Amino acid sequence: MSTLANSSNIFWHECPVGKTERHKLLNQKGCVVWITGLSGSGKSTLACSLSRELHSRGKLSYVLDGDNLRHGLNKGLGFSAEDRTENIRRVGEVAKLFADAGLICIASLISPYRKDRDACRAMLADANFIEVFMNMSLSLCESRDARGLYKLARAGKIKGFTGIDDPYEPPLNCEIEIQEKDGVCPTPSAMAGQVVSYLEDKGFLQDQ
Ligand SMILES: Nc1ncnc2c1ncn2[C@@H]1O[C@H](COP(=O)(O)OS(=O)(=O)O)[C@@H](OP(=O)(O)O)[C@H]1O
Ligand SMILES: Nc1ncnc2c1ncn2[C@@H]1O[C@H](COP(=O)(O)OP(=O)(O)O)[C@@H](O)[C@H]1O
Repeated sequence: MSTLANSSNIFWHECPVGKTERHKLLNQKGCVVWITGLSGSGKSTLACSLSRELHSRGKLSYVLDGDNLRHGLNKGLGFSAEDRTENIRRVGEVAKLFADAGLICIASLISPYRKDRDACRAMLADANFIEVFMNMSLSLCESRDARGLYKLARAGKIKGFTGIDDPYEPPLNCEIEIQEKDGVCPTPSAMAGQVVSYLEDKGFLQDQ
């Protein structure tokens, strides 16, 4: 057995079935829809609503949800800056594979650091990474507090909670921004509609 470290003596194998052929088969173009925002901003809600809408249009998508992946692929990672970076990196790599397979991959993670999201963007052709910013106020997210985590964070029982005592860096140049209007959030189906319109305009849902 070789004792060579990591990446020595490994070679890339090209498969004869290419991405273009997969796109033709599926009648869509693979991409990554990366949803970022505070806990409670509606990332999972948008991811599910978008996946449902795409399904009803005969388009194949798959949701990679931060919370869910922490039960398996990312089990054991915590919420330090280093662990979050590794969490995002792994999901970025998996999302890239799904997009290459031809799926519309919907990744839904807080992903609080700009550099980590940009690193995922850099894994793909730029146009195939669609960053969606859930631009909801902390007060709205905290008022939702679906799992009671904000309450625990405010009480100091969870340390390093994003938005409370850990940073969130909003995107500077995202493709899509979902916003409250006069303190009211768009409905899940309106949020999904905004993303579907973008995908349609950019040709991801067209027959290939
Ligand atoms: N310290 C701390 N900060 C933020 N969030 C926390 C924390 N501890 C647990 N949780 C729960 O973990 C969910 C976020 O996981 P992610 O993988 O999306 O986080 S990250 O992208 O690595 O920052 C997040 O889920 P969502 O509410 O769906 O965002 C929380 O339920
Ligand atoms: N557009 C929306 N309109 C009304 N309620 C919403 C909307 N988006 C999310 N919610 C509610 O807010 C809570 C948090 O949403 P969730 O999707 O779990 O957020 P995140 O994944 O960002 O933590 C849930 O109870 C959800 O039903």
